[in-house]
Amino acid sequence: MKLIPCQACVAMRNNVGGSVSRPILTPTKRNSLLLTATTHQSIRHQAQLLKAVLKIVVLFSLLIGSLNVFVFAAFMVATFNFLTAFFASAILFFYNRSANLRLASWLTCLAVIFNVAVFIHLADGRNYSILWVMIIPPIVFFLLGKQIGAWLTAGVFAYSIALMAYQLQQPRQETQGLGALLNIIEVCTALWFLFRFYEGSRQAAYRELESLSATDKLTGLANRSKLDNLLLDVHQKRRDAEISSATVVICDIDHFKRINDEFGHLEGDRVLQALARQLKAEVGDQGVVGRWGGEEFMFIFSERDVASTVQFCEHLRTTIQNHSPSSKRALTLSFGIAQLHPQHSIEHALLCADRALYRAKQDGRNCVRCAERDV
Ligand SMILES: Nc1nc2c(ncn2[C@@H]2O[C@H](COP(=O)(O)OP(=O)(O)OP(=O)(O)O)[C@@H](O)[C@H]2O)c(=O)[nH]1
Repeated sequence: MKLIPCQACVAMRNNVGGSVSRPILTPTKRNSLLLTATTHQSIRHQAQLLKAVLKIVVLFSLLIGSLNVFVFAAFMVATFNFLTAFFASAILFFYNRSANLRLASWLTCLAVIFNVAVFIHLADGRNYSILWVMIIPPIVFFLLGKQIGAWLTAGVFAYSIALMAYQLQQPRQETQGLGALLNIIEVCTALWFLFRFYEGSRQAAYRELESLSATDKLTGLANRSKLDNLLLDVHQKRRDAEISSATVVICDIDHFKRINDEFGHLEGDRVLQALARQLKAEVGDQGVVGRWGGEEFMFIFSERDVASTVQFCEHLRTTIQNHSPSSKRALTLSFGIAQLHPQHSIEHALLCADRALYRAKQDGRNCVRCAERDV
């Protein structure tokens, strides 16, 4: 922490997002990290979908092919089904070898579209075969996205409507029977599998992103945006009198710059990670600890008054002093504590905690100070 005169400190603390320390990750850098993570995540999600679609195609083609051989003696359609299973397996193999997601997705969509188009053509309007076009939209939208999905789906639907219109000119075919029943069951089951898998993986991807956006990448602790939300929550609870006390602590490593200067930035990072583990273990489920920025950490406690927060910080201070997270240099911490008052804003509590921390630094560091109004 830089020893900044209080006026400057006030100016910098005008909003909740302000910080006295120079943050190592600028907002742009943090956003780009999140963006990279999002991109990796979305590629993984897409790859899982591709594999699931291909496995469903293989499974269904084999099943339907067997039915066509043993129940309907429709050998031509069955051969076509087995060829489809073979192509889908080949695409899966190709994707596992090349990891070319785009090409594998296109091949899969084209194979499915071709397969459905030929099948409804061969079935000649019988047995509700037209229902099979229903599996095209989920597959092409999932694998190729909104725009291409919309065009391909429109094309397939146009083809089906034209085929139906043509078939209406012909004498009507019998559509009731075991074949019709099986077609309905198979299409519904395929759609059930596709949507169920899609929704499951979408929710998992969403949860992963949510936790990613709330976690500090270096230390794995709650990040600043998560801390901001927690502060809002606790403050609201205090205002609604759901809890009787709440405190916030800003804790800063003393002379951290020296570790970076003497042992390098990587060692500095390792120390931050080791300290984060210690802080998390110490706070347990008594409160929340997060990385406020740079070498500053924040604790938020509900149902804990100033006196017991001081006690906790004193314990933490001596623990870190005696068991330094750095093997290369003894480390000490300075603490600033403030209450979260229902009548005052969160910004005010942060300003008070920051001023208390400033006094701790001025008083020689390695000590705990409370906001003056809370003493
Ligand atoms: N390695 C590493 N260093 C960081 C990170 N974030 C902030 N720092 C460093 O933390 C140091 C903070 O320095 P100062 O604000 O001068 O504070 P200090 O040296 O800890 O001294 P006092 O707070 O006054 O006791 C700077 O050298 C930053 O580069 C990080 O994520 N990794």
